[in-house]
Amino acid sequence: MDTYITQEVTKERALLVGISSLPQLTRSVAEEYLNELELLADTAGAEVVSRVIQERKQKDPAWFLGRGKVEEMEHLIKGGLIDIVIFDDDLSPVQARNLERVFGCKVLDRTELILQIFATRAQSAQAKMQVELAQLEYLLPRLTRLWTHLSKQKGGIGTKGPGETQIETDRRLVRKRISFLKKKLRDVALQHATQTKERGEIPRVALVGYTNAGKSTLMNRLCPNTGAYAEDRLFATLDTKTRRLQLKINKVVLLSDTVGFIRKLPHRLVESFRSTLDEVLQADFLLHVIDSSHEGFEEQIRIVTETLQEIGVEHTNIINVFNKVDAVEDKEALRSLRQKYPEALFVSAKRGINLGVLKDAIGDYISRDYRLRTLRTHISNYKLIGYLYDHTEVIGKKYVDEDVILKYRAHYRNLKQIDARIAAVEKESSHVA
Ligand SMILES: Nc1nc2c(ncn2[C@@H]2O[C@H](COP(=O)(O)OP(=O)(O)OP(=O)(O)O)[C@@H](O)[C@H]2O)c(=O)[nH]1
Ligand SMILES: [Mg+2]
Repeated sequence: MDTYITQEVTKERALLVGISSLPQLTRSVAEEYLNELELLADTAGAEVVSRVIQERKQKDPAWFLGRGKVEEMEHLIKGGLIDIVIFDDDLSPVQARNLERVFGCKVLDRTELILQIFATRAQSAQAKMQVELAQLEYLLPRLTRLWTHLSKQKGGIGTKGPGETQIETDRRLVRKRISFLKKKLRDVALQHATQTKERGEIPRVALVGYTNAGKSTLMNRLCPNTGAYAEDRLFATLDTKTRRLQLKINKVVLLSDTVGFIRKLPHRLVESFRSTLDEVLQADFLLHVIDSSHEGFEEQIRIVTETLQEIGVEHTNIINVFNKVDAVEDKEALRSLRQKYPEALFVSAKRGINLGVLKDAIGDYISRDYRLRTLRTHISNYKLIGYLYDHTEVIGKKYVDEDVILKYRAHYRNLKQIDARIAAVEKESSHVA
């Protein structure tokens, strides 16, 4: 009985808030989004006790919701039932500050919640730095809001008043830390690039997909002894794990498990996880793992595709793997799915269904003479870009911020040499920078 009570007390009670806006964002879609937000809240350790969905065409610049709704919620919160309010959409710094003041409790938006989950789940030094960077960049424009809390607590003790000067100092410190982390992460990425290049000719395959699709389970099945962490939670995996996968005698690939994607994955987070996701860019091809038992799987496919585009990966070298077929009850739906995606594979990682077929498909892919690769580099890295144009067949080019992403084709026999040259040029240019 006692333990029961303790648990009740320690879990924060959360109220979830979403908006529906016709015609596209129907109430049932908004409900589905809140289901996912509830999973996120649960992963973060909160207990969802209530939900609010308001129909609204426009977001109020000061309150996000309508003033009447805010007052209604205020009563609910002040009734003592709610410790934290979580919005499915991003709040502006002003909206968050206003709502916190009225509600008198913590107010988070989806981005903050995801950042918090990442922060508690990060294991490696690299993942920790990546999350901290994303958090600080999120925090920077919101420092005033944080400061309101601090000044209340401190009650004006000390010589420096809680005015603009203190905020300026904080901003400077945060900026300094941001550039420190960026530099550190660049160093790690470089080291990592050199290491992966040394793996030479072995083809690389990366598992990508929506969070909870079953990537780690598949990895564990294909490469026993991996010990990849699989769980019915969102973002179980944050660090890339790479293992050798023996297909047949003389046929080996390196298989990597990666962080899952989600709807509205904060852009900053994608950016700062770039070095982890490098594994995805470096891969010869990708296995896109899809949870075919999830009702929103089509949207999940779209979101993964968009996120991949954001980090610079194109479609052509992707094999769709529909997982969890054991959990699909509607066999007719499964049949039409096979028709719609004739190239895709249908497996169950958990029950070990069709994994032989999957391995054969990987084998077929790597037997092709040419490999598709992607490389991301700074636009000023002329030497590297020129090298790729001279020695490989560049078939795609895209600009993202100050980087260029080149997609190229090369004979597999030349890959070792190309990789070594890329590593050497990258090393040279980083010394200059
Ligand atoms: N029924 C069924 N469940 C599966 C299958 N594959 C994985 N699962 C379950 O789905 C849940 C998520 O699996 P994970 O392997 O952690 O998923 P993930 O894609 O690595 O998730 P993240 O690391 O969070 O991105 C776990 O509870 C698995 O047991 C499958 O083929 N069938
Ligand atoms: Mg995982």
